[in-house]
Amino acid sequence: MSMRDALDISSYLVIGPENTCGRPVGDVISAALAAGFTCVQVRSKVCSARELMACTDEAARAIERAGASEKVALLIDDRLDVAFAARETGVKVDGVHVGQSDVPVEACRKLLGPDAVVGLSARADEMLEYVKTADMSLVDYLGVGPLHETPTKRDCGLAADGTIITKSIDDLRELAIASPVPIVVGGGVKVADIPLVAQTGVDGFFVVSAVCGASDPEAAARELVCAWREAKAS
Ligand SMILES: Cc1ncc(COP(=O)(O)OP(=O)(O)O)c(N)n1
Ligand SMILES: Cc1ncsc1CCOP(=O)(O)O
Ligand SMILES: [Mg+2]
Repeated sequence: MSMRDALDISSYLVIGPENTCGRPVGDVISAALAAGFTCVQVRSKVCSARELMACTDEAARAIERAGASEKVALLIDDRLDVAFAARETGVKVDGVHVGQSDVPVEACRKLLGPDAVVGLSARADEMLEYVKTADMSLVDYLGVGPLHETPTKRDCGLAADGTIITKSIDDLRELAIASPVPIVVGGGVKVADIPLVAQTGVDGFFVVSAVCGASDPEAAARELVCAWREAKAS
């Protein structure tokens, strides 16, 4: 089974060296995987291409050590070139996550192949219209947010008038019904948000700070995963 078929975005870690309070990216990923996280995205706005390749290698090794290389997808944010180059050096990269100003999904699919995972995000204020009208045939999931304004991505939900448009629980419910592909929700997500988010029908949550910024990343990750599982089981 390809990673695309096995994709589980229910508990999704987004991580870069600038988020981990000086701790190795691989250690924080290991902690998240031990707690049950199901997907990892390497995202850095400060790394060079070579640094991002090294970080991706570190992430892949952590996933391999956890025995999760066939279950947990490893994606790279924005950088199709880095995903391709990392693969060329033998690193198991499963795909990319791109936004509306990044390389188009068509190019990602063409370069990485039919088994690659391609995630996409769209402008917060246009998301509902987007899921109803855009061609999603090459996309594996949609990243939606922010649930709350977040310092990790200050432009997320930024409207033309400078205000931040956040997603309400009702917005998420509407998106989950309208979307032809799975939806993962992020942006300021904390454990207290999980029960309501899970009940909207979306497929998962993604976090940076709630795990990468925690004093005990494994305990924080476990709380998030347990809250998601409990909410889905109820
Ligand atoms: C899972 C997930 N969802 C959304 C995003 C945001 O992607 P993008 O809009 O390209 O913004 P940047 O992350 O590049 O700042 C994401 N990375 N992951
Ligand atoms: C990558 C991304 N895309 C939308 S919000 C966000 C960052 C979420 O980070 P945090 O969980 O720290 O609020
Ligand atoms: Mg991007």
